[in-house]
Amino acid sequence: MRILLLGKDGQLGWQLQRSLAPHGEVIACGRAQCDLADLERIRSVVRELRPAIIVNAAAYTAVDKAESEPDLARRINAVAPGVLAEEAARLGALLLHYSTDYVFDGAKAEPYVEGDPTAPLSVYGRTKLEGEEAIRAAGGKSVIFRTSWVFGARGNNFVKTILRLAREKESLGVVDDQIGSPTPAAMLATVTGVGLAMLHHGAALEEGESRLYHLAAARPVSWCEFARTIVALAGQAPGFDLRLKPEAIAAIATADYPTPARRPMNSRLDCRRLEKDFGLQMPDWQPYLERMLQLLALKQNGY
Ligand SMILES: NC(=O)C1=CN([C@@H]2O[C@H](COP(=O)(O)OP(=O)(O)OC[C@H]3O[C@@H](n4cnc5c(N)ncnc54)[C@H](OP(=O)(O)O)[C@@H]3O)[C@@H](O)[C@H]2O)C=CC1
Ligand SMILES: Cc1cn([C@H]2C[C@H](O)[C@@H](COP(=O)(O)OP(=O)(O)O[C@H]3O[C@@H](C)C(=O)[C@@H](O)[C@H]3O)O2)c(=O)[nH]c1=O
Ligand SMILES: [Mg+2]
Repeated sequence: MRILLLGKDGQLGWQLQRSLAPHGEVIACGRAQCDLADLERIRSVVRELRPAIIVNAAAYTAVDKAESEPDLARRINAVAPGVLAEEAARLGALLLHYSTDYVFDGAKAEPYVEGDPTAPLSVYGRTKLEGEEAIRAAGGKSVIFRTSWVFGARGNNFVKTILRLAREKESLGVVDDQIGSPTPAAMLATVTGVGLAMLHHGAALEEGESRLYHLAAARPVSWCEFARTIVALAGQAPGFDLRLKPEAIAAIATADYPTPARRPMNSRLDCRRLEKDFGLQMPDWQPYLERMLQLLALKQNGY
């Protein structure tokens, strides 16, 4: 079975290269092999390779920058996934795609379920939502996983930002009123692999069926709690040389940390649909964070 992976060099794409391998012949493309801004290129890559499965891990993920580059963000996050979905439908291939908690406005008091109304606050969130809609409109078989707050050793993310700031500064303010689940890229990739096996065997999709699943780690926290955990764990590990102590991270309000893009206050995703269909239980993110820090420490020490 041939699997076309797009976005191979991102946080998730990197992990998918590993987790998809047991499921077939993986052809992994980065920007150099397939620029998603080039719609004709997307069509020709898919038509040439004729994959049974397309996994799209590429996206425009710079949330604040997207506010000043809406056309590019839309092309990558909305138009390109639509083209991929059209090509997948032509081939009868299954498309796996990822979306975000930022499709919601965060006003709900409870975790979001898949059927909840969307209302993105940012260009990034809006274009990701348009991507979901374009995929459904193409009429082929697809699975969209909405996830949140992705981190991993490979690529850029909040953990890396906090570690950098913790080396440079003695105090830091981090928002304490936005809550969500940090989600390890490795866990997302593993669940994708399990999902692929499930869909291929027991729970196959009907012709033209599109499924939506919320997929995030267990135990939501605020960005501030997340930052304090990162600094506490890295502070105990050898080799990080942090100036910042976890107690010196101040809990601040969103209003006191102005950014170009608005973000949801509640990013919690209810993952029960996925847990039931795939027979899984979402794990805590912290052991993955510990493993990531071990890996970074080894790298820093030259291993
Ligand atoms: N990061 C997060 O916190 C979250 C991510 N998601 C979603 O999960 C998915 C994976 O995200 P993640 O791995 O974190 O993202 P990353 O930003 O780590 O990776 C995205 C990848 O897409 C590539 N890309 C960007 N533009 C293009 C283009 N024009 N053509 C080809 N490739 C391109 C990037 O390439 P390059 O390195 O060259 O720019 C990069 O390798 C995305 O759909 C994202 O929206 C959902 C929730 C949270
Ligand atoms: C670095 C920093 C951030 N913050 C705040 C800003 C913001 O509200 C929050 C998170 O910051 P970031 O900009 O790193 O996170 P952000 O880029 O918004 O992360 C999002 O990325 C996209 C791709 C997604 O899909 C989302 O699920 C989510 O992971 O922390 C502070 O309060 N203090 C700080 O020192
Ligand atoms: Mg960011």
